[in-house]
Amino acid sequence: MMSQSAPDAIAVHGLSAGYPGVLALEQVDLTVTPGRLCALVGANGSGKSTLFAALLGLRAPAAGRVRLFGRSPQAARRRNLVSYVPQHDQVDHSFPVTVEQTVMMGRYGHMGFTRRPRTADRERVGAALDQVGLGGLRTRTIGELSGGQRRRAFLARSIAQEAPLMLLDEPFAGVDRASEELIVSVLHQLRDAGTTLLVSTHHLEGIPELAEEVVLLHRTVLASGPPEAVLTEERLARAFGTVLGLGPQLPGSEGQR
Ligand SMILES: Nc1ncnc2c1ncn2[C@@H]1O[C@H](COP(=O)(O)OP(=O)(O)OP(=O)(O)O)[C@@H](O)[C@H]1O
Repeated sequence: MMSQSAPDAIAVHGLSAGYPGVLALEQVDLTVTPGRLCALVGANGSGKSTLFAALLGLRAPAAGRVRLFGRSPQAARRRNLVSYVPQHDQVDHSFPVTVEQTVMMGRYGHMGFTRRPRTADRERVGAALDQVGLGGLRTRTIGELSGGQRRRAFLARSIAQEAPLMLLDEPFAGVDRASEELIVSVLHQLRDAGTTLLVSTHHLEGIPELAEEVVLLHRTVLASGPPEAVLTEERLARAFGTVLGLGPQLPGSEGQR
């Protein structure tokens, strides 16, 4: 925000957005500077997925403005500035597409209209699969993976896309501890290589280890900043609508819609 020459990776001002009869987001202000890993936290229905949709230009603002690297979401997507790992993948798991083919989809924006992979595309896909620990499963079909492996495959697809901003909706939902540790370490590697990441999560205990910044969402931004400043009992009580200790599971932590 300070510098004219280096725009924020994410700059959201006064954003309101929703659905007929539902104002899911109201007056949201959010900035993420390039190279940061920011966690997005909020109860079920607090507007996280709607915010991702607005950032991707898939849901038009009722009010306010969204800019990614100084550009509209549509322009940012056209220029491959942003990739997205959805909470629920839309792939038909009975369709016999392999892990490698799925990850190759992340390269489509680099290939031109023929969509014919070149050596560089194959190398990027192989490296992304190795990075998420799926190098040995590249010829399996997506339907033959476990839920946690499948989430890693979709992370690899996003890595292969090589966009400077990655949005991840609940990457830890339904994954075991080992997969979570692997995903955290991959996200740190991406951040250390200069990628900006916005990661929604219900796993509050993991946030200090995951991210240097956290945004607490409850239709609007309740607080943002370093985890230890944001994740106070009082603020969490406001965000989650209850008084809670930081137990292993929190109300609304099942990741269901
Ligand atoms: N397609 C839709 N039509 C109408 N209302 C919707 C739609 N999608 C979401 N909503 C409503 O918008 C609000 C925000 O939902 P959203 O999915 O953005 O929350 P979320 O924080 O992602 O929740 P979760 O943690 O459960 O994924 C909720 O009140 C929800 O019921």
